[in-house]
Amino acid sequence: MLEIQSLRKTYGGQGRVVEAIGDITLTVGDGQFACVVGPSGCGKTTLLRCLGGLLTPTAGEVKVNGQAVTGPPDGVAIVFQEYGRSLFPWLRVAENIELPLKSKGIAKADRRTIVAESLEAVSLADAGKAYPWQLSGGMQQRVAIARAIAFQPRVMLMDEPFAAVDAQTRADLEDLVRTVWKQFGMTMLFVTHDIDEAVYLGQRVVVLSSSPTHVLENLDIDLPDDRDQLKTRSDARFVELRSHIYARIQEAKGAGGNATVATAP
Ligand SMILES: Nc1ncnc2c1ncn2[C@@H]1O[C@H](COP(=O)(O)OP(=O)(O)OP(=O)(O)O)[C@@H](O)[C@H]1O
Repeated sequence: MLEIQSLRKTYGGQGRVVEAIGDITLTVGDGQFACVVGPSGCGKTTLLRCLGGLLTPTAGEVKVNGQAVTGPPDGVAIVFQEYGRSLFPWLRVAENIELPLKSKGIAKADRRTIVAESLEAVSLADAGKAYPWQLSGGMQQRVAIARAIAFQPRVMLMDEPFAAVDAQTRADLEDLVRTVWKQFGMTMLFVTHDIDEAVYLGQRVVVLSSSPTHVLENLDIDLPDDRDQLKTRSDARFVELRSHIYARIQEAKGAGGNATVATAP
């Protein structure tokens, strides 16, 4: 479960103060799949980094599974957009996945089993011995997802994870994420700039305003649970939801100010 209460985040330094998040209050229930969209620069990544304990809020509180976040919380895995930088190129795929398990103190035999199961879950059972750079971009992102699954997180945070892959691979990875979410029952927060992707994936879509950022809308995605790239995307309700969100974001952009709230002389 994710609980965000009156979160504010301001970046400062070098004469420029940026109010990245004005005031966000939001809850994502246990096992829910929520997507976050909003105008560029509205603070989506900042929000996710505050949840992941990688940034300290300026004000407000963030809780993961009932615990206030003061550093990287237990049971949380993060998948970033830059798969190329998140995998260690000198380690084989299986070793990349195994590394965080070692630091968790899991015994060698168990580590082997978990690595094999996670690779299986992302349809890369044969790739364990390869180096990341021998794989395509989409495969590398699947390895990053396998590493996150292996950690057996209760919460998965994903920051535009498919922004750098081609459209066909992206569709496959979207379906993979829905499959692993269902299989492992984790709470999912997925940040994307792609409205269609958000509606396709989520049970809810949280629309953020432009700066000073707050929640503009927390929309229930009342589409059938079984999503299908062709059927779901051509469903009249899908089209209605995406148009609605698009209009809200356009509105937000129109009303939006500048994120910079103060500039020192
Ligand atoms: N380390 C930083 N120092 C100063 N300002 C920052 C820093 N990181 C982000 N910002 C600013 O905070 C605001 C929000 O940035 P953030 O990356 O969270 O937005 P975003 O919604 O994820 O953007 P995008 O959709 O373009 O990926 C932007 O104005 C950005 O320039």
